[in-house]
Amino acid sequence: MPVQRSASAVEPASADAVLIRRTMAEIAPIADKVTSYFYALLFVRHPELRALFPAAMDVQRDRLLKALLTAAEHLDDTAALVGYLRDLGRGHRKYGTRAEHYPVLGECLIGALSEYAAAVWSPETEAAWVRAYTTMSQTMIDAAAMDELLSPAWWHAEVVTHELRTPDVAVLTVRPDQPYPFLAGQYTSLETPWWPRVWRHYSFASAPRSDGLLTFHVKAVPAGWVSRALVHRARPGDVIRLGSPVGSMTVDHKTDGGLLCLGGGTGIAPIKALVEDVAEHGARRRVEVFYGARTESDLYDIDSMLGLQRAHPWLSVRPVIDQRAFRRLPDAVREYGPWTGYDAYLSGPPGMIRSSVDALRGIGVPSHRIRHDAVEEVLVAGD
Ligand SMILES: NC(=O)C1=CN([C@@H]2O[C@H](COP(=O)(O)OP(=O)(O)OC[C@H]3O[C@@H](n4cnc5c(N)ncnc54)[C@H](O)[C@@H]3O)[C@@H](O)[C@H]2O)C=CC1
Repeated sequence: MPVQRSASAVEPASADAVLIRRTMAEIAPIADKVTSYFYALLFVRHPELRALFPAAMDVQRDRLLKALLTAAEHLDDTAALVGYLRDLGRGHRKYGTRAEHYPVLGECLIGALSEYAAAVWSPETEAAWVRAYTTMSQTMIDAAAMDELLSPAWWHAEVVTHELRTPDVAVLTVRPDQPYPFLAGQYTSLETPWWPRVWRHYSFASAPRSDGLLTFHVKAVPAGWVSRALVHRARPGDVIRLGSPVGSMTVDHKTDGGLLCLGGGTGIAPIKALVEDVAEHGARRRVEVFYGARTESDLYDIDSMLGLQRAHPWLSVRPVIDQRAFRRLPDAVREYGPWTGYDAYLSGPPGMIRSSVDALRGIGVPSHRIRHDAVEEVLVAGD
C-alpha cells in the first residue's frame, strides 16, 4: 500500500531518525548481504521459525528490506508510519507470525545491522534501533490482535471455474469457505497448494457478488511460480488460500465525478470491478476506460468489456493496441480529454503506471486525483 505522507512529515528529523537513516545509508550498497545474514542468524538461532518462510527466499529477502526502508524513511511521520505498520501487522497473520516472534526477529535484525554497519554503529545507534523496533513491532502486534477479533487470518477458496483465454492468461472463479468482504478495486494475496508459503498479489476482477464468488485474471509469467501454477495447473476443485483484502484504489460514492480508467494487460481486472461497482450504485457518472494491450490477441477480456459498454450508456471502452497504433496507453489518453473533474484509476505493469502518472500530471490532472496501487506491490504481483 502506498504510504501517504501526513502534515507532520515536515518536522525536523529526531535524533533517533538521524541515527537510523545513517545505518540505512551505510548498508544500502550491500543490502543483499545484510538480509541474507539476517535470515542466516534467524534460522541458525531459531530453526523452528524456518517453517514460516517459503522454501525459496528470493522475494522474501526483498520484502524485508523494503519494509525496513519504508519504515526508516517515514520514522518521523508517525501517522503515515502507523498506518503502514498496521497493514503490515494484519498482513503477517496469514504467515502464522505471533507476538513472541517479534523480539526474536528484532535481535537478529540488530545483529545483522551492527555487523554490516560497523563503521557507524555505536551504543546510541543500537539504543535508537531498539526503541524504534520496539515501537514499530508493538504497532504491528496490536493491529494483528485487533484484526483477530474481526476476521480470519486467511480463507480457503475452491476453484470453481478455470478458463484459458490465451495461451498464458486464465480467468479463475473461486468460492471462499466463509464470507469474504472486500471493495471493488482492492486486491488480495493468494497462495497455491503447489508452492506453500509463497504469496502473490492479485486484484479482484469483479465487484462483490451476491453468490460470494471471486474472480481473478492471471497471466503466466516466465519465472512466475504462482502465476504459472494458476494458469497451467489449477483446475476446478483445487483449494487455494487467500489473505485479507487490501488497497485503496476504490470508488468514492459520495461524489459524482467521472472516472478515467487505464487498464494495461491483466491490469484491466480491477478496472472491470470498478465499472461493475459504479453500475451497482446506480450512479450516472461518466466512466472512460482505456484498455491497453500489446497485440489484438492480448485483449483477452475485450468482449466482456464491450458487453458492459452496450449495457451502460455512461461507459465508454477504448482498446489501445500497441502494434496497431504505434503508441502506448498514456499517449492515447492524452489525445482525449480534457480530464477536468475526473478521478484517474491506473492499473497495469509498473512502467505503464509510472508513464501514465507523468502523462496525466503533464496534462494538468492533479496528483490527488490519480489513484493506483504502490508500484512495489505491482512488482511482486502476479509472479
Ligand atoms: N492493481 C494493479 O495495478 C494490477 C496490476 N497488474 C499488473 O499488470 C501487469 C500486466 O502485465 P501484462 O498483461 O503482461 O501487460 P503488458 O506488459 O502486456 O502491457 C499491457 C499494456 O501496458 C502498456 N505498457 C507496458 N509498459 C509500458 C510502459 N513502460 N509505458 C507505457 N505503457 C506501457 C503496454 O503498451 C500495454 O498496452 C502485471 O505486471 C501485473 O502485475 C495486474 C492486475 C492489477
